[in-house]
Amino acid sequence: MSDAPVIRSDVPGSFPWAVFHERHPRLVRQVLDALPYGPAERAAVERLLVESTTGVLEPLGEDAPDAAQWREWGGLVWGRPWGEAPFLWAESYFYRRLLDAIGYFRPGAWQGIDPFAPFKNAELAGVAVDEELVALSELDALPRTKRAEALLSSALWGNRADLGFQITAGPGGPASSGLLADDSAVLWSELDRAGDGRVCVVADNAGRELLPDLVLIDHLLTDGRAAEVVLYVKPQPYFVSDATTADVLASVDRLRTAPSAAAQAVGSRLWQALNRGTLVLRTHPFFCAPLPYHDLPADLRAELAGAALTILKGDLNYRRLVGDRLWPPTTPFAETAGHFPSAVAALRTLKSDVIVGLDAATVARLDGTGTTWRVDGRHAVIQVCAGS
Ligand SMILES: O=P(O)(O)OC[C@H]1O[C@](O)(CO)[C@@H](O)[C@@H]1O
Repeated sequence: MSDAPVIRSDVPGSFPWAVFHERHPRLVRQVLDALPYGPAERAAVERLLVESTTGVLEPLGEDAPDAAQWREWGGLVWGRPWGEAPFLWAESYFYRRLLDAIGYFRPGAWQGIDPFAPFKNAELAGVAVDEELVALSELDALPRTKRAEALLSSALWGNRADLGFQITAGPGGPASSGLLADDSAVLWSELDRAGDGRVCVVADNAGRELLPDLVLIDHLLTDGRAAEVVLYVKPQPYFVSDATTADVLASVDRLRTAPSAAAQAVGSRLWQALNRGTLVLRTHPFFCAPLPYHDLPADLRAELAGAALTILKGDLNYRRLVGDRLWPPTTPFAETAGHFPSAVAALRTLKSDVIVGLDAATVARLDGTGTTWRVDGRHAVIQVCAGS
């Protein structure tokens, strides 16, 4: 086990502290403004905000379907201040409790209603999406390698379009300033080496991230880089804009009805791929678990082990892959990701303190800028741990 410190949210002024004390209060206001929840839901959400900033961790009620599971996942944290739990654990539990507060799992009018749907829907309906989809037609003119690079790049930078991040960074976030690690050549050679195997994609955000992910998936299938793609989504609303099955369906529909023939063609091919089973949608409760991928349950581990390559999208998946710790940033990526059951590629823009696999000169340069480069979304990595 590593002795790199586990990140916690109890250091005032730190990024994780700001997530609980600045980002979550804004998020809660937006959720309560977006849907007409009644007094009981509103009061429960306000209580959660107080508990998660100044109180101690209370378990789920016994009537919750996953109460026993969470008790076990919590171990010794119950009754401790939220900030003393690992940041990854506490953030995940915050989203679970938010669903509890708004009645997502309770029989009643709000059961199954995604509290983040108004934000996701608005993003998907936006004109910016139309413009991005129109630009797809330009890709057909590019040579194969350039087209593949462009699709990978838009799936990568699509990760900036995360609604939770935008709550503090503003729409679109700051301008990007580049890749800090680029193993894309290894990614393509892993795919070519595997021939026509199965590629797993663990999705992150819906909307403007999922759309380029789906276009990349279409490319993998149509260009002979994968015989089958399994797209993993969250079983329930999570971290604001994380994609669920409903979000995939909305995105495929957005493509099929887009004002761009190229986008419509992608949408139709994806629909047919779903029909034929060359594109498979799957989920698992572990995708909303507060644990790192080191602790994958046996069934999901076995499923992923059959992949030629697994592509993990986004910041949270990165934290779960390498471990949510303050690693020395020059720690080799393979040292932290080698436990994964298949070859694995992380496509991630940096939105939290965790980072590995950088060279010392890059770290010194970034630290010398005096900016919040680890969390401001301006930088990205494509890191690959190849199969043996
Ligand atoms: O959508 P992504 O890329 O997983 O990012 C979500 C990130 O947002 C945060 O909740 C706050 O930045 C991080 O803790 C988390 O890793």
